[in-house]
Amino acid sequence: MNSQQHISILGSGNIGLSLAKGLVKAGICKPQQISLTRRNIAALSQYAEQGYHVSDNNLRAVRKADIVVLAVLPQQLNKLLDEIKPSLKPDKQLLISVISGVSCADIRQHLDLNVQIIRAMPNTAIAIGHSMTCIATDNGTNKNINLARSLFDTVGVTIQINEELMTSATALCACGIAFFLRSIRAASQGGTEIGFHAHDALKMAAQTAKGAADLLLQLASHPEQEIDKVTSPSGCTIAGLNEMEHHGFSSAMIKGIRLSAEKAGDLYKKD
Ligand SMILES: NC(=O)C1=CN([C@@H]2O[C@H](COP(=O)(O)OP(=O)(O)OC[C@H]3O[C@@H](n4cnc5c(N)ncnc54)[C@H](O)[C@@H]3O)[C@@H](O)[C@H]2O)C=CC1
Ligand SMILES: O=C(O)[C@@H]1CCC=N1
Repeated sequence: MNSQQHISILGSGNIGLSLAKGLVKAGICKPQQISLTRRNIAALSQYAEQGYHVSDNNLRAVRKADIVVLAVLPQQLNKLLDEIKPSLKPDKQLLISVISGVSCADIRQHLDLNVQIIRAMPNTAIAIGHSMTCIATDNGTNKNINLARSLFDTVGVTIQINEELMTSATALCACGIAFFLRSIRAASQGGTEIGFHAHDALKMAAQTAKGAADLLLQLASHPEQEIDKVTSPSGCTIAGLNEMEHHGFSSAMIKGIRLSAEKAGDLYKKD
């Protein structure tokens, strides 16, 4: 993104704001190059103070944008598309949708315009530059794919996938943040039960989870390889791990991810 370009994030809630913060934190653009829209702009007053353009006027935000990010809920999308259609410039703008369960074709069909669309599925760790973002498109040019990639690369790790896999990516990576956070919370509750103050237990559980993830990412090893290094024969790790498995630990995670993926595919009710 160059210093003349403008990005408008329509629907500045959890993920829209995380994206804005991440882009500014990464130095890819200044707050002045980002417009944030939302229905209740009082909730964005601190962003206005930091130099972001804050407004409830989607049409105006779209008019000045080179990149338009759609970040409303799936059920809010059609109304938004109807509203912004008169301001869209299909030849000049790139649309990036982070909306779960809505295909590029769904958006073009509703707009009845041949806009270039990239779908992106980041997660909330984008706010601190650690997102796992999947991107997909059915008509984006290489230039636009590279542009989207370059935006999301600055705020985490990006991979391009086939569009059919976007709902699966939603479950594994976007919902996944909640799944891993709940695991860490549960570990900290266990830690408190065995003697640690709650805040110490949470810090210890979170750092342990980070270490486990980094073992896989930095050593490119397999979880079972690393687990084998922890489980001493007749030891306490295997005793705890097997007890968790008897209670369906892996099965619960797998079934939860499957259900989330199914649900992600059903989020957009076409009218
Ligand atoms: N929260 C997450 O971790 C992730 C969410 N997503 C997707 O991102 C989208 C947004 O999710 P969240 O940020 O969690 O929801 P959210 O409810 O926090 O944010 C949506 C925002 O859009 C605003 N909005 C609704 N209609 C509007 C309109 N016509 N004009 C301007 N603003 C409008 C709402 O006021 C709200 O602030 C969803 O489609 C979700 O599937 C994707 C990846 C991760
Ligand atoms: O729960 C949801 O529907 C959204 C999509 C991915 C994360 N949050």
